[in-house]
Amino acid sequence: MTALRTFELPDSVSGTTVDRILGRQLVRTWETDGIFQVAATGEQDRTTGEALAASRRFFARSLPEKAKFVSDLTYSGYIASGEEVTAGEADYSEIFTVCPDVPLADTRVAEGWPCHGPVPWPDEDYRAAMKNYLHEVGEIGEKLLKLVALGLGADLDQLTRLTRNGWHHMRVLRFPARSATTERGIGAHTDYGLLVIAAQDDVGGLFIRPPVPGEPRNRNWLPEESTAGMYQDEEPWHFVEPEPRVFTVFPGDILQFLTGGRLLSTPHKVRLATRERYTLAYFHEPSFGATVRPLSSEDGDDEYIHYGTHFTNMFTRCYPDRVTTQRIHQEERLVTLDRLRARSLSG
Ligand SMILES: O=C(O)CCC(=O)C(=O)O
Ligand SMILES: [Fe+2]
Repeated sequence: MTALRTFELPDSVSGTTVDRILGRQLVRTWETDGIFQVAATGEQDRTTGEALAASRRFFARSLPEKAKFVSDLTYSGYIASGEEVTAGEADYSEIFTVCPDVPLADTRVAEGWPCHGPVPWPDEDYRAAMKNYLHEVGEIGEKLLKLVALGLGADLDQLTRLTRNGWHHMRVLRFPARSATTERGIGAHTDYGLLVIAAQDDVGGLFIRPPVPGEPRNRNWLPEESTAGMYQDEEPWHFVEPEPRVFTVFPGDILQFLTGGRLLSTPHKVRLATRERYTLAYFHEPSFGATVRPLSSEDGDDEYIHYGTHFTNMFTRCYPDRVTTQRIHQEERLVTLDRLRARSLSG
């Protein structure tokens, strides 16, 4: 792979021949490169700039001040550098996670659904900048899912019917400059959902692993097949050169599962640079209660992923000591999750 391919998205996707051709190109590019870029519109570029600026202002605050923005109901909020662990090793990214902002009065919060609660926003400006950004990338996500469905030979809405009320979330990241002791930003991993749509500043540090013919890949949704740390120090890794006015897009675990491994969840890792780095990693996801089955599944196949269970498993694994994880265990919220899953399977 040399330079990444960049695609322009149409204003709307309705299943025309042109849409189908574009969808096939997107799928083929993922099959060979594991990633492509989408050109940002003027509005998307402006919104990205505002979200990155709000992020810089927030991360510039003192550590004790930032550390207040944590919740024991939701994984939304602040994660200090060194707090997150990938494959047993600390990551040096500093993060503000934005999960769906579910008000306390919502029945799902009252019923103790794991991971549900209000985002502990640092302030109104930050909230507005992130909500605007989430709206823009959310629209890109929906268009891409329709195009990819067409590209895979499925119906236009076969993927987007999973994302009604999608559990979309985002990691707003800052990476410190590298030090004499470490270059580790984030260890090799895959992300959990359908699409990873990311924007980065001009510093650089992201590497992705393209598909390698014949190379075994784990199924990250299975407890015994974590992708964390896999192939960390083995080539090939492709440096994602920062480019202005683009989003980078690759598949997450759920798309690998849905396509029976035709599309692979793209492994990636971050190396610290000589300067600090700011990025926005957005995850376009099924709804929390969705039961996902392979596109080719036939009656009688019982393979499925309950997305809310997958999300909760991944976050409790990533943050074993966080107050959110402690509360899930103390209040036996996994039992509530079992009930939800059973209900979703019988319904
Ligand atoms: O900073 C980046 O470019 C990627 C971050 C990432 O992989 C993540 O937050 O999951
Ligand atoms: Fe990631």
